[in-house]
Amino acid sequence: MAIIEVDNLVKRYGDTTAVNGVSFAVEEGEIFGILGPNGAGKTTTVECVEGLRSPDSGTIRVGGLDPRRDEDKLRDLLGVQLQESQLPEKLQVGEAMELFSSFYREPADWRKLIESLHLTDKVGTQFRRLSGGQKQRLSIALALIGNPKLAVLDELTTGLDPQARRDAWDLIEDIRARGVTIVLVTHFMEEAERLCDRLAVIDAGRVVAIDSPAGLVSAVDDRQRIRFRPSAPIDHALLTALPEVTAVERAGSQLVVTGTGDLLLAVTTTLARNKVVAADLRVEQTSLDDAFVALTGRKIDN
Ligand SMILES: Nc1ncnc2c1ncn2[C@@H]1O[C@H](COP(=O)(O)OP(=O)(O)OP(=O)(O)O)[C@@H](O)[C@H]1O
Repeated sequence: MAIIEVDNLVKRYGDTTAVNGVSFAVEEGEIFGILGPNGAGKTTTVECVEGLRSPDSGTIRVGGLDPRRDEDKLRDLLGVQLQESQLPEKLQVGEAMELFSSFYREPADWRKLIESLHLTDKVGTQFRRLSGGQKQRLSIALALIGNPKLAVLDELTTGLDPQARRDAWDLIEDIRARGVTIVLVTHFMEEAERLCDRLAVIDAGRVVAIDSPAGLVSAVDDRQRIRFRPSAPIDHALLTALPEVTAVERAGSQLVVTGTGDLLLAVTTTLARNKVVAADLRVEQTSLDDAFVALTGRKIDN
């Protein structure tokens, strides 16, 4: 069942059309990614879903509610991660948790939440003294304090070092395991590929594709590339004659063979028959990066 339904959403700021007819549905229990370059309209879209902005046109339903009209009820359903600048510098972790608990009718046990986010020893620490990763974990704790069914996490891992980013990914998987549906706004391919069940690729205010990461990749291109150093010269025609092979190119001492299907088996069998050994052999699959370039015509700039 869809917990979020966005239909033909349009949002303008003056002359800028930030969101230009976006539609998607998020199913209960999934991690749904919104992936796109800077300025694509991701934040504006989720701010409309959160009821923080009024759409110019289109409809949004979150758990059957209209986010602008049913703001109070929405608060019980939806956990929103705060931006860093929204917390007072001198507020302590424990104080922030108390304060945010008071906003909800049935808050979660914040001490348990803090413990599961490895922040128990920071309860008496002021916000300004936390590391980047700790600040992010606190903002997640605050998003979960109302026991939401749905959490929106916007650019959660931007600015984190690689280890802290990986920790945040584990955390997101834990949250999902508790049954919380997650909308994850990101411009990191690796993050989208690793975490999201499905994702909407947004570019210039429009959805250009919605699918699983693997589905996006295979819809764009099911080609594979094999790279290796042949132990002896091989007639390229032997390889191009194979139905699996679409191209053979030389790159220095290496051969790069492109093709589809059981490419690896076909190529290695032919090489073996001709007594050629393939050294340093690597199979390169199309990545989500490649799919993104094919969909939007450019690379995402991280
Ligand atoms: N409050 C605002 N007033 C005017 N223009 C805005 C405002 N917020 C966003 N925009 C513009 O709307 C477009 C979409 O911005 P938005 O922040 O939704 O994109 P985004 O995909 O979230 O980008 P980023 O990854 O950089 O946060 C951009 O051109 C941006 O400059």
